[in-house]
Amino acid sequence: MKFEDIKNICVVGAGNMGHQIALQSAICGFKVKCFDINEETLKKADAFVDSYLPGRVEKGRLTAEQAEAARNNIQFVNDLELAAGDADFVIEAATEILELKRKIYADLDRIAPRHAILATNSSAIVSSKIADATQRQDKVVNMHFFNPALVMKLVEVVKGPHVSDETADLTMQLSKTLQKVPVLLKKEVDGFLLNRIFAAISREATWLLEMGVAEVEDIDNACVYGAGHPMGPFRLNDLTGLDLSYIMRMEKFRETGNPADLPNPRLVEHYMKGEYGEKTGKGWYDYSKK
Ligand SMILES: NC(=O)c1ccc[n+]([C@@H]2O[C@H](COP(=O)([O-])OP(=O)(O)OC[C@H]3O[C@@H](n4cnc5c(N)ncnc54)[C@H](O)[C@@H]3O)[C@@H](O)[C@H]2O)c1
Repeated sequence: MKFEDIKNICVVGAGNMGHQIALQSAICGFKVKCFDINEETLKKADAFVDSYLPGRVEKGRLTAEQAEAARNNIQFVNDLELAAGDADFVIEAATEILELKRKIYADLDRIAPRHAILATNSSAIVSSKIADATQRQDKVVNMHFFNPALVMKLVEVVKGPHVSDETADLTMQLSKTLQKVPVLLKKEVDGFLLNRIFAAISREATWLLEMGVAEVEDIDNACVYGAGHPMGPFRLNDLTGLDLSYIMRMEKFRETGNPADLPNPRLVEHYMKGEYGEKTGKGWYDYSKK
C-alpha cells in the first residue's frame, strides 16, 4: 500500500483516547469511523466533537470551513462491520485487556480489507501478543498516542519482529500527517520508551508516599517546580485514569506471577472505591471541591 492510499481510518474504542484519536484524524483530512460497544460513550464522544470544533474556531486554531470538514469526516458507530469494512488503517483504542484485544483483532482481520494496517494504541501490550490472532501479522503494529491525544505530540511506533518495514514506515508517515512527532522503537520492550521512564519516576513517587515521607501534592510539586515537568506523577495518573493503572498492573501480575508487580495498596484502595481520577471527580486529588 502507498501512503496516498490511506483515506479511511477506523478507530475502535471511543473512550478517553479513542474519540480524540478519531477527531484528530478527522481534522487532518481522513474519513473516520469510530466504533464502540457502549452507546453512552458514543453519544458522549459525538457531543464532544460538537463542542470542541466551535471552540477551536473561536480560538482561531481552525477556520469555520476546516471545522465543518472535520465534522463531516467523522462518524461514531455501533457496528464494527460498518466501521472497519472499508478501512485502510485501523487504530484500536479499546480497554487494556489482552484477551479482549485478541478477539477484536480476530474480528478486524475478518472484516477489514486485506491491505489494512491494524495498529494498537495499547499502553503496554506489545503487538506480537495480538498479531497471531490475525492472518496479517506483518500489518499489526503498536502506535502509542499520549493523553490527551488531541494535544500531546508524541507517538511511539514499535516495530516488533513480525512487523514489515512497509507497515512501520506507513505508521510513521501517518503519525506525521496527524501532526504528531513519531519515534520508532526498533525492538519490542515492556513499557515502550516514555512509560519506562515514567514508571521509574512513579515507582519512586509511590515509595515516598507509602513510606510517609511526603504527601501527594508535595511530591507532585517537587516534580513540577524542581524538574520542570508540566504535572507531577499523581496528577498525571488522575488524568490517565487510576483504573487503567490498576488493570495494567494486574495484567502484568497475571503474566509474571511476581507480587512486586501488583498494584500498590493506595492504588487498590482508590480503585475499589471507584476513584479513577478526573473522570470520576476523585482520584489522588478531589475534583469535587473545585
Ligand atoms: N488513558 C491513557 O492515558 C492512555 C494513553 C495511551 C494509551 N492508552 C491505551 O488506549 C486504550 C484505551 O484506553 P482508554 O484510556 O481510552 O480507556 P477507556 O476505558 O476510556 O476506553 C476504552 C473503550 O473501549 C471500549 N470497548 C471495550 N470493549 C470493546 C470492544 N470489544 N469493541 C470496541 N470498543 C470496546 C469501551 O466501551 C471504552 O469506551 C488502552 O489500550 C490503553 O492502554 C491509554
